[in-house]
Amino acid sequence: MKLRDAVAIHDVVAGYGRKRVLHGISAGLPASAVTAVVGPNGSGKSTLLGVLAGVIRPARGRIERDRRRPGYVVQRSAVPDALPLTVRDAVAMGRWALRGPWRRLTAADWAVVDACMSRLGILDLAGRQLGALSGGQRQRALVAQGLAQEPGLLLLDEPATGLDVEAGRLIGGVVDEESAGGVTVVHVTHDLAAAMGAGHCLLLDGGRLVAQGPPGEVLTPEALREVFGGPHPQPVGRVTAPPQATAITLEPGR
Ligand SMILES: Nc1ncnc2c1ncn2[C@@H]1O[C@H](COP(=O)(O)OP(=O)(O)OP(=O)(O)O)[C@@H](O)[C@H]1O
Repeated sequence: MKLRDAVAIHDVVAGYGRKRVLHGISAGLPASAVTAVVGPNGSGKSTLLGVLAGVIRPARGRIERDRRRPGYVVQRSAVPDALPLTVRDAVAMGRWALRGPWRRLTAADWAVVDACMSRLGILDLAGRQLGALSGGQRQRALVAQGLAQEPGLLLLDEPATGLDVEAGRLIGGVVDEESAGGVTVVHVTHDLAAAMGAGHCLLLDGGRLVAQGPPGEVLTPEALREVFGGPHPQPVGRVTAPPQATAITLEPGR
């Protein structure tokens, strides 16, 4: 592992049962930076995140990282509607992950929970049932849960997909604050502008790593054409891009 990498992925082959999805991925994730993981639907981004989180065991290869449990924010569609939890309880689960399920949370833990809800703008929803929230509100609660764990490695699976512009900005700001505070963040996204604003980028296609490096070098028009096909990814909606970024997003359905 290079000194500057917080995580090294060594020749990882992984999938579901007999189905292989990742076919020998090797990559490094720089410490205290945001790595954007980009690729078409079904290219294996969520599977790679699951391997990094330790919930999918590779059939071959290994992940080199510290032993602390990463914060893992799944896509909101992966959370059952009927889960009988308030928003505050859901966010507090991030503290249980840190403390262990049988320890009582302290006043300091609850202060972290409230601070995380406040950062995501959901303090006023604290007593509501998670399943009764809108998709965007629920997504914010899941991100707050990941933050409450105060992880060294934060894994986010499309945290801003389907959010309005303001909520998307809020989550983008939180991601940047976390990495500025020393957290290594891995961010699966279909938003090319967000990916261009990351410090590092992995481009996947068909379960293989096509390229890795600075986003400006990885997400070239040629590479995007090659991976996504068609003439060029089409602009969808309005996005605010960093000055050097290409102001385009990919349609989630592509
Ligand atoms: N639980 C599962 N069981 C079996 N196959 C799965 C499972 N989850 C994903 N797959 C398959 O693995 C492949 C990669 O899926 P994955 O979700 O990792 O892709 P992705 O790049 O994150 O896609 P998307 O952009 O649509 O979220 C797909 O063919 C998918 O159908």
